[in-house]
Amino acid sequence: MGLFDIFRKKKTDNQEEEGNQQASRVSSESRSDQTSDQLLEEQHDVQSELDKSEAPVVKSPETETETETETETETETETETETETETEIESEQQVYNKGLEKTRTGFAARFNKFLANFRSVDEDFFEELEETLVGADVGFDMAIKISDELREEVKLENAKRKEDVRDVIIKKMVDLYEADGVDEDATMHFNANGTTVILFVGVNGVGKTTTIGKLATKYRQQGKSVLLAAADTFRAGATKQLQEWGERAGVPVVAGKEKADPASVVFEAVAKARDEHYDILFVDTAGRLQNNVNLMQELEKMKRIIQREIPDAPHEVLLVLDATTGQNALQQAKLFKDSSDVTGIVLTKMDGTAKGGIVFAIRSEMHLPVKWIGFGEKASDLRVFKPEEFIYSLFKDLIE
Ligand SMILES: Nc1nc2c(ncn2[C@@H]2O[C@H](COP(=O)(O)OP(=O)(O)OP(=O)(O)O)[C@@H](O)[C@H]2O)c(=O)[nH]1
Repeated sequence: MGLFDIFRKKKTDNQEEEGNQQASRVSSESRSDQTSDQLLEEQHDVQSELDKSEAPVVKSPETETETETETETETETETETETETETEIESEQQVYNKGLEKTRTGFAARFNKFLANFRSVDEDFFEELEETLVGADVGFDMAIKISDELREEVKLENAKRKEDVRDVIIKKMVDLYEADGVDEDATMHFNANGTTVILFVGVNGVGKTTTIGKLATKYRQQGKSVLLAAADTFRAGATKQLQEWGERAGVPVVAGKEKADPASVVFEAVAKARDEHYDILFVDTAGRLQNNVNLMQELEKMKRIIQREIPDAPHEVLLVLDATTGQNALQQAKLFKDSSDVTGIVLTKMDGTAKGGIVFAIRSEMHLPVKWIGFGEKASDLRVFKPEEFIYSLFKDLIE
């Protein structure tokens, strides 16, 4: 099943479920005005409707703790699921829906504005479409690719209604996104015979230290032994920030003095991790400016030191990007990809941006897998990136 078909299925399932819930609500609201005979009759009707859907209503543990507004809770928590796995997916979907609220609203607003001007599929149409897509941060390349492919699209030529135009565009976006990602490996790589070393790179303030804190908490909770290296000796306070996360997560931190050579901290940490058989070592690096050659060389030096102690390390070089910076993030990705063998992306602060289209741009222009996505500042706000949940959350209000 393609990504767009999965989207459609999720959409249909949720609509059916909302319909059933409305039926239940109508039933309970009108109850007081009815005779017991009428009540029995109606309960029977509602029950037959529910029976048709076959699946039992299951509440996952996570869904019960999540409350936004009363309406959202009602529509999202009481979900029909067939298996336990689907329950998990559903609750993950809720996290995505909440985290991507700003992005979804922003996307919908742009699209609706574009569609409001729709008269016919002509040159102006394609120009406006490209502007809309670039404005939503999907990246210039992706915008042109979508527009070019749509020129060939017979379905679009025949489309008369705004809704048909919208559906064809979104399907094309999802199809291209899926096609660009066929060879992508978004899994985390671990060392089968010893310590896994994961290096975090990225410019100032993107969320490297916070992400390490969140991941340390996550892996610690899974029973792994974790060590942190505070190799960001550049920013005053970075070590302290990492130590606070370390304390909260219950994991030790190797730190040097302020302005110490980051390489010496890395050396000490790798040796300790290897000798004391830690499962994972996370290395926090300074928020370096991407055009500062010396800082890039410093990163290279760190990698050499790590490799001297553990030859196939680092097992991951995760580039942390702040989603709120849009196309700037893409520029950073290009520079870091060229100079530091990035293996994956952590996209932070998705909760704070209306331009989540950056996910499309990263895949289409960088061919780097997004491995984690940040929806907030708490440890539990870092999630494994799931394209299906992402796509659904982004477009769920746009397609009927
Ligand atoms: N809303 C939100 N805030 C985040 C997220 N991730 C990180 N932050 C916040 O972003 C700010 C910067 O995060 P840091 O972890 O200090 O960034 P850094 O990359 O380590 O910064 P330097 O040490 O200067 O290089 C902090 O206030 C974090 O709480 C996220 O997913 N959502």
